[in-house]
Amino acid sequence: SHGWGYGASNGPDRWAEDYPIANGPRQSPINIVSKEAQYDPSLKRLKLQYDPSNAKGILNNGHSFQVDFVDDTDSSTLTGGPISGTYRLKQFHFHWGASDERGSEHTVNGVRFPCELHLVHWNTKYPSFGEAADKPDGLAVIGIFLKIVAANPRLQKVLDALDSIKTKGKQTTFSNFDVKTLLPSSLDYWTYDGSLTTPPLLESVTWIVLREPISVSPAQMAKFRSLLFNGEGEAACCMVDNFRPPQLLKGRKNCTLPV
Ligand SMILES: NS(=O)(=O)c1ccc(S(=O)(=O)NCc2cccs2)s1
Ligand SMILES: [Zn+2]
Repeated sequence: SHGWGYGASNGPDRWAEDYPIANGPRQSPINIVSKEAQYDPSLKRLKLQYDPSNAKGILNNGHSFQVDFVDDTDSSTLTGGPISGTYRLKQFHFHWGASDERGSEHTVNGVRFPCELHLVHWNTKYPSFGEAADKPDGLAVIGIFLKIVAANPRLQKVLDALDSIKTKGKQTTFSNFDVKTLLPSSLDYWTYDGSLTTPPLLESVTWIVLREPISVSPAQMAKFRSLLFNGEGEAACCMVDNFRPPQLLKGRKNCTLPV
């Protein structure tokens, strides 16, 4: 297993060997200290519009699973909030723990959640996702915490698809999914300039972390943990603890609350 991962030999503490930016000035995730978050009246409210027909497929990429979207038009977009211009939804994915007391990447006042959802968008001022991915204003990721409360019926369609993508590289079609149904009732957020939380760790992400979690049940968390990091026919390795721990702020403004 020469590639990066989350194990003892290839995990977050060793990523800097191949990706020196891991020790850069705007790395993610971070711990959000709510009382230190500054109030920024210039921030607007988030405007999210998602077209269910843009959902394309679901893939086990060996680090997480992602739901990919058709992004050749402005039909699933993020505008407003801390960003200017229009960002298109490219994919969403999750990070989770081996048990309920860990799994999220961002933490709030040191509190870890069992899971965190990332909605990945790219700035349409660039011609493509690939062109946007390494620009300082190239990407915007919405982070949503999952909290163990009750079963979340909105997650079920995603979780039911996991049986067909158990191992690395497996993918299947995934159509007609309304991302809006995964959003909490409040779109209040914290925001800061950061990076991808996995290699290549590019410092191109405007992070928008929602304050209100969505719910998940222990049984639903077990579904996430039924995935495998390995490919078919390889030694089974449960896909769990696929999260990077919080990184140093390095002088960044702590998150700024919305209007
Ligand atoms: N956890 S996170 O939301 O910060 C993401 C990590 C990786 C993401 S990606 O799907 O955009 N691929 C990243 C790229 C690969 C090659 C060029 S960029 S998003
Ligand atoms: Zn992520």
